[in-house]
Amino acid sequence: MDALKLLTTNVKFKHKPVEKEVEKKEELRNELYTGGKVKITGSNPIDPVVEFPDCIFKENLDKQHVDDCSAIQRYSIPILSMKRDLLACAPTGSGKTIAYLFPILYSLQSHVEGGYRALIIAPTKDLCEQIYKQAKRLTINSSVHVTELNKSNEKIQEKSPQLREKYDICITTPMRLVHALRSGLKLDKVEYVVMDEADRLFEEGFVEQTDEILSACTHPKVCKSLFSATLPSTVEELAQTVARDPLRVIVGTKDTSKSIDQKLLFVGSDTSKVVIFRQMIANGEIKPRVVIFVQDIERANALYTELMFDEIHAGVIHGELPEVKREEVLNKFRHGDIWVLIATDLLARGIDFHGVKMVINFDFPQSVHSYIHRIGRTGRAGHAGKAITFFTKDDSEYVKLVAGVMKASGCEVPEWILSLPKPSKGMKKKLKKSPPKRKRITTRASYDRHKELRKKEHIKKLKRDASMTKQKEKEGSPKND
Ligand SMILES: Nc1ncnc2c1ncn2[C@@H]1O[C@H](COP(=O)(O)OP(=O)(O)OP(=O)(O)O)[C@@H](O)[C@H]1O
Repeated sequence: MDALKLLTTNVKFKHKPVEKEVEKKEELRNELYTGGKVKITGSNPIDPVVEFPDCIFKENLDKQHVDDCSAIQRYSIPILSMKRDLLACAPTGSGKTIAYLFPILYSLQSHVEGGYRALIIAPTKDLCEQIYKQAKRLTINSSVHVTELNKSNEKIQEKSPQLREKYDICITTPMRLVHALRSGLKLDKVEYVVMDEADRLFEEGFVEQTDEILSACTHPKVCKSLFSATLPSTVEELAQTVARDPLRVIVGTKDTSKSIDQKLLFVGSDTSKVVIFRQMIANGEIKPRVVIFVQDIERANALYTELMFDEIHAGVIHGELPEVKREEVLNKFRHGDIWVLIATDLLARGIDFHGVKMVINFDFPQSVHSYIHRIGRTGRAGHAGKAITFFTKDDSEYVKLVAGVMKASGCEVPEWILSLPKPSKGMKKKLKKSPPKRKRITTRASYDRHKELRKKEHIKKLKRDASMTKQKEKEGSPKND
């Protein structure tokens, strides 16, 4: 039987008994809407709402079949509507996008000419695009106008600054916004600033830009909010310095993923990974759609080349693909034309796909937070998901990091892994900075690879010789005047 058939029929996938599945579904639904436990701290905390308040934006949510408020939405709606600063940490897939979009729209109500009144910053273009689409769906039949500031419309808005007056909400990346600021954009009318994937925005590489943006938001009553599934204490400390008397809302237990069945799999060495993955397909253990994370672009392309001919409808996405191509791949995955999507960490944060059954960490993640965001591409909006993390001998000193998240999320972890030592702060820093060197992804023998390389070089040489001969003939031929 070929791999395609195996994936579709999924013959050996072990189903849990039906009652257990129903129970689990109910539990996940409850988790999404009640949050298990929600902790709110800060001065004069605000009571949560029980439902979305009536308005045009609620009608638009109804059309998307979003009827009940998720736990984070119950808190963020009154807090942001009352313009209190907010640090919000809630699990991946728990509806944080609507948690900030809805109260901002509810508060802005209708269009006012004069410049951006709300700013939403996210670390990647792909995520901005997704937030923009959600905002567009929410504002149907309302007069609030939303723009996604990107490479193509930035120039247009720069040439005709009056265009900016037409929009109430701007969604963009820090880099794009800083660029626009330096060419004259004013943010003095901004009443709301949302930092989505906030911990990323306060990391090296982004923090200076974030700072520049926040300094440009000079409205005396600007309300700042930070949202993420992970808020390390160092980031919280930094955030507290930019926020004004904020409320802090933590949904569930920090750094856990209750909706995801997580497993660690020892694979020996990097060279065994492809073979093991193929075995898992043959055993019916892989249920599409699947996202596979690798540590860099080269490995993403190499794995794609390996799986391309396996008839498993694989696709690849990373930062070197042009924007249009990335959009095309994401759409194909969303529409089911791609079943196995190979990705770098570019895709780890925020991207929302329906029906991703499994995440495979083909390469071990470089931090606990990267792990949480990666596996969070499955088990979203009250659905169950599965995550498998491959680890080799070289990763073993970091395995405890993932094991900790698994244990706190209620997953089974072998005793021997729990008894491993915790990596030191220095080791964690080192891993975050540079991933381990890995053996190249290929199942072809090195003899075959060398043979192919020699053949390619030979063809190149023949082509070069032919073009030189042609050139000489041209130079030698009499001029035609
Ligand atoms: N109240 C709700 N009820 C049901 N589904 C919802 C609700 N709110 C949002 N959703 C859906 O849940 C999915 C996940 O939402 P969203 O992308 O905002 O999650 P998130 O918390 O931002 O995740 P991440 O941390 O990965 O960015 C989306 O498809 C969204 O439409």
